Amino acid sequence: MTPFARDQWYVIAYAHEVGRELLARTVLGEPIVLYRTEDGRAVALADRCVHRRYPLSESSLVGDTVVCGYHGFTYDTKGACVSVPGQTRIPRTARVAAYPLVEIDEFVWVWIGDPALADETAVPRAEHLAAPGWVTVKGMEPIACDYGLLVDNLMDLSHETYLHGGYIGTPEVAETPITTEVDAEAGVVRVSRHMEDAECPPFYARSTGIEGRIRRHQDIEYFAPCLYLLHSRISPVGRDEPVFRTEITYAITPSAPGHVYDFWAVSRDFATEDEEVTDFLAKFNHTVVMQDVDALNLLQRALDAEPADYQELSINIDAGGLAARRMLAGLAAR
Ligand SMILES: NC(=O)c1ccc[n+]([C@@H]2O[C@H](COP(=O)([O-])OP(=O)(O)OC[C@H]3O[C@@H](n4cnc5c(N)ncnc54)[C@H](O)[C@@H]3O)[C@@H](O)[C@H]2O)c1
Ligand SMILES: O=C(O)c1ccc(O)c(O)c1
Ligand code: FES
Ligand SMILES: [Fe+2]
Repeated sequence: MTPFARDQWYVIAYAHEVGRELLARTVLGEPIVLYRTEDGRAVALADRCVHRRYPLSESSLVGDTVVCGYHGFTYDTKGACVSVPGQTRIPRTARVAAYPLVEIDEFVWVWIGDPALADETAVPRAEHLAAPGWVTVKGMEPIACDYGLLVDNLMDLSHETYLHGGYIGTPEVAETPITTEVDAEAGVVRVSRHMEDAECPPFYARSTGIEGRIRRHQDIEYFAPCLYLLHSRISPVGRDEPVFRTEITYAITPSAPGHVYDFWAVSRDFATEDEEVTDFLAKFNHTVVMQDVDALNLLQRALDAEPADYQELSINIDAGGLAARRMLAGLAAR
């Protein structure tokens, strides 16, 4: 199993998912309940009542407090218990953890680890998700696999040719070598694949309107452990203009051992008023994501049926994934 890296920021939800209904998510094995205060601030508390461990997400939101659905212990936004039934004295230890939280770029990030170490300026950015001039389609799929399998999947896009043929894959993706760069200090792995003359897959033909072959550059930046950006640049072969810029964002959030949240988004700064393109990308990318979800669910079941000491065989295409695994192992060991 890929080890969990604590003392890190993780995406727990999209901003639009957090409102006046209690939302339950589990991150690195920690059950968390999310809600928004009456004045709009997002709050993340441990999702287990201190009394008998009832899930607070099955409780009521009253004003800015959560009233446990079992016996009524009441918690404020800092997780402190402000009322218990049948007595006025509130035990000193009656509190649940409140998670450091940052809401930025339409993502809600929580800090998993020692709250004293949470540095809000260390949250990696995905500005295109909320920047003017960009339009985004997005979603989230839970997958029943080790989160390392999703990291591998995204760091090695050669699988597009085989798993996503007729969608985003073409022969050139698997054929073209990659370059890999590791910035250990910043905690970033970069993988680039620059195709100078490639078939245009339906994902780009139908969104950009290009009819012939394309220059297609894939520049990946993985901000370990959670944020993955694919800067995709497309132009017709033989012309340097226009360059169609698509930013493909994934947040890879380990939920529990063998479970991961796959947050996905596709942002573009062209044809932004064209709702047909927006609908097309939303549906088409969902299909692409489900191809990965099905493959990773299947892969995990295959791995579960094997002895743990299987020696994998790696080749050049795996350089990015292997670098990412080393970085995750380093973060987890710290
Ligand atoms: N590691 C790399 O090789 C690499 C290369 C480019 C960008 N990046 C990263 O991507 C991010 C986005 O950068 P930006 O928005 O400033 O860059 P941008 O939108 O100006 O794109 C620059 C890149 O787009 C590609 N490109 C340029 N003309 C093209 C064309 N006609 N057809 C297809 N592709 C073309 C090239 O790879 C170029 O390096 C940055 O964070 C940067 O660090 C990394
Ligand atoms: O390689 C790409 O262009 C591409 C497009 C859409 C995706 O969802 C993706 O994972 C990759
Ligand atoms: S379990 Fe929550 S009040 Fe008893
Ligand atoms: Fe994929």
